[in-house]
Amino acid sequence: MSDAGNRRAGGSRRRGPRRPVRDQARNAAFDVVRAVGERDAYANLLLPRLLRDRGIKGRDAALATELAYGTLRGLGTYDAIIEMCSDRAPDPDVLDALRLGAHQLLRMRVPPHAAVGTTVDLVRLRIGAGAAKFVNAVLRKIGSRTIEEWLPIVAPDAADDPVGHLAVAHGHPRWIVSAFRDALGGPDEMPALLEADNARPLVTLVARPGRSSVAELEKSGAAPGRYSPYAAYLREGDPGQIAAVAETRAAVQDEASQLVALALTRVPVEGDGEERWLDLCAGPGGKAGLLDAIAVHGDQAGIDLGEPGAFAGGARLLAADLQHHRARLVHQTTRDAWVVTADGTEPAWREGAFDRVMLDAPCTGLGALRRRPEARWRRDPAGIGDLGKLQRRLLGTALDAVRPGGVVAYVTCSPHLAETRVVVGDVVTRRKDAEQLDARAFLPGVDGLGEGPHAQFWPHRHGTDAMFLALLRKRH
Ligand SMILES: C[S@@+](CC[C@H](N)C(=O)[O-])C[C@H]1O[C@@H](n2cnc3c(N)ncnc32)[C@H](O)[C@@H]1O
Repeated sequence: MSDAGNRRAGGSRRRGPRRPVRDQARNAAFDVVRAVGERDAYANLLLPRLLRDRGIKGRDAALATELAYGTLRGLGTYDAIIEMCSDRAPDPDVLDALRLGAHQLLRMRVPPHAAVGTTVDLVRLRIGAGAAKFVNAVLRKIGSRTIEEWLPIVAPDAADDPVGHLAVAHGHPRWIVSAFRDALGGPDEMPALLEADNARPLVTLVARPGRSSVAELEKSGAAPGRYSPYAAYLREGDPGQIAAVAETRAAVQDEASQLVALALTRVPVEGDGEERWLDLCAGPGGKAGLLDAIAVHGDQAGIDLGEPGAFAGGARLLAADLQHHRARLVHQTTRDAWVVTADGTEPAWREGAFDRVMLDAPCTGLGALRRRPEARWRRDPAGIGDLGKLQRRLLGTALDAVRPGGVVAYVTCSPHLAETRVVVGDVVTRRKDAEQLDARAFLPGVDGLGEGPHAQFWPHRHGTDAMFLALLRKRH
């Protein structure tokens, strides 16, 4: 007899405890959060694989993604609330389940009974009955208040400790909040910046000139970008399914990343156009892919728009990276560039051999935290000193590589002053053969880049990564 038939037959069966339900999406999210904590896994690499292997699709896949990424972003805030609601420190697996439950209760529209019930079921199945009881009690306390009610309780007072307040309220480590505030020059825009840093970025494509066009990408459902003439926004769908992307005529690339490469090509440089370009730290090849296309085919949008300095084509790019596997990725994404595995601090090329040099320096990546939900908790301020030394050395060899009259772009995907203005300032002061240009002049139509001469992009102002650009001309 079916369960329903059994119930209709008079309920002679004794009612036992409800059997826990295995929820695919929540189990997948739990596994991802656990793997990040246990073995430093990358959520954005692990989750898609796990969804594919387990056949999780559609709404379940979207739920698993929001659960895993949202929980990882908000760890700092959730841990402070969990600590306040627990009488003991939970084991790591129990803590991860509590974080998942807290995210559903406080930041998703999951009804409280479902958020608590599904998390308790998950813990009962995956950890044990004792832990499930504990999780049930803690989650009920967490769910007794909204996030707006919790924040004044767990976060330091904004007047006494503004940085600590922002860190807890917006789920960022304190040192990163401090670094962002220093780079922004004040506190006013901090909530907007941190909110933007917590949002999933739009997928932005680049149509590599001479190889694809924004019009072609529009036919695949993308909309033209706001700033870069080669950008298109893809609101839904898998970019890998777009023919131009699969054929490396187009690619996924943040708009600021496109613009800093484009700016380097737009600085007027004397000569007959038969230029040599160098991308000193090219892997995995985002900027090299665009530079390679402009070098060969020209800045077609710039020429059409009559932009002064729009490059007409006829250059050749050498793309280098220290790591062989990253150089191979550059090779796969470029068509006409020479690609080498080389240490940029020990140049294998003549001094003054190039007209333009892109130095997209190794950095903390603080400007791209929205792309990797757990990244903010992994970064360590202790590494900035060593990175700074490497950045200065590489900027020195970039300046050596460019001929007098030529130009170097110094780029970081970080707004941290110790990696941006301080590095450039030190090198320009030490070297009498370099002068800084106003980078903003080569980013027409983009406001809010700061007071110059460098340009700083921001997620909340431009919808891009927080990328930094300085342009240096080698003196004659
Ligand atoms: C920020 S990434 C470059 C991103 C790349 N330009 C793009 O747009 O896809 C920095 C790169 O510098 C490389 N790198 C680190 N030290 C280097 C060195 N001494 N010489 C050359 N490349 C180096 C790293 O392997 C890494 O691929």
